Amino acid sequence: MKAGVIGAGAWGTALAQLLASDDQPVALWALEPDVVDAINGRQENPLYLANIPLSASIRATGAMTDLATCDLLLVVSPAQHLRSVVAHAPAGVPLVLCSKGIEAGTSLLMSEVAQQAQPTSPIAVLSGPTFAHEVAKGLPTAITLACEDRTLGQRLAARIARPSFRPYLSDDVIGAEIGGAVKNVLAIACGVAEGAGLGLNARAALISRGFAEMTRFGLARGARPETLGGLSGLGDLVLTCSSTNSRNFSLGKGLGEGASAADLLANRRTVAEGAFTAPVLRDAARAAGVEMPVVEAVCALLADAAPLGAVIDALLARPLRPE
Ligand SMILES: NC(=O)c1ccc[n+]([C@@H]2O[C@H](COP(=O)([O-])OP(=O)(O)OC[C@H]3O[C@@H](n4cnc5c(N)ncnc54)[C@H](O)[C@@H]3O)[C@@H](O)[C@H]2O)c1
Ligand SMILES: O=P(O)(O)OC[C@H](O)CO
Repeated sequence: MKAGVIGAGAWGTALAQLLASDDQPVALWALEPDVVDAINGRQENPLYLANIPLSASIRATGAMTDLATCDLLLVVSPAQHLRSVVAHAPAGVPLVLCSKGIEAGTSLLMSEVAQQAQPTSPIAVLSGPTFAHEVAKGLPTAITLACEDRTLGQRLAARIARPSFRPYLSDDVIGAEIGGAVKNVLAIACGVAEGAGLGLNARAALISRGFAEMTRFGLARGARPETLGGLSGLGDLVLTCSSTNSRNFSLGKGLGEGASAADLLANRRTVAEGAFTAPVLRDAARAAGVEMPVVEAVCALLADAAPLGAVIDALLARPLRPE
């Protein structure tokens, strides 16, 4: 029984380390040959998960065919690349999707993209408040594991759980995905508030009103309220909106300090998913008739379409309404 992980960024590497914590073999597919060499030669991934000594039972590879003997595949690429990596994965093996986002051009959630790319592979989603460095260090973490097939979900949960890593089962795949995708955009908004010195009241208001937006959009897409209020929704929203450890929050902080989105996004190695999700989410929400003013504001800032002061004033000047 060998688990495979597709994508050796921070989160894929941390998940490989988690699965290898009992010395089980783990195959880790990496895009960059340098990353393959560093993991196999020195048991480290300085490019994406620095200062974490990795287990010797992780074997990195640049060849997707090396995953053919795996009985479980965790997919951990950036959301916009999930379709292409899943298309090259071995067919028929359960896929646990760990990427957070909505596909540009199609507005599809990751489970919908994966089903198109690998129609014979069973699908689950793993999403929640999980900074990669903390999981790699074995710090306590709880997460949602969503799978429509409850028997498979239980099998996957048992396989992934560790003493400090606790999956909670759900059958609401769409709800788990929407929470993870939307919170990244809201984290940018909270980072803006931090960078612009708007204070902690403003942050709490953004988290709370942002959660209302997440809930409206989620319900319109068939998510269940308890999923949105759980680890993969509210839990991840609170984590990501509270710390510069979040790439999305940090991106927003830069915007709030006055940097342009184009400068902040140029030549990035690591992914801030909210920047890609925001315009797709805005368009999907408009098409569904769902109001998402905080998401709209983030889109305006990401497009460098309006000055920060004007965007904040417009949010505050919205008509008064019942909560
Ligand atoms: N880092 C975290 O703490 C964390 C936690 C939970 C979920 N996630 C999610 O996991 C996903 C991956 O994020 P990460 O933090 O591991 O990445 P990262 O920012 O650490 O690294 C970027 C990744 O993108 C890959 N990449 C770049 N171009 C590519 C291409 N053309 N095709 C395929 N892959 C390409 C790189 O190889 C690398 O693995 C994201 O959707 C993110 O939201 C991250
Ligand atoms: O660094 P971020 O903003 O991509 O957040 C990482 C994880 O999604 C937190 O759960």
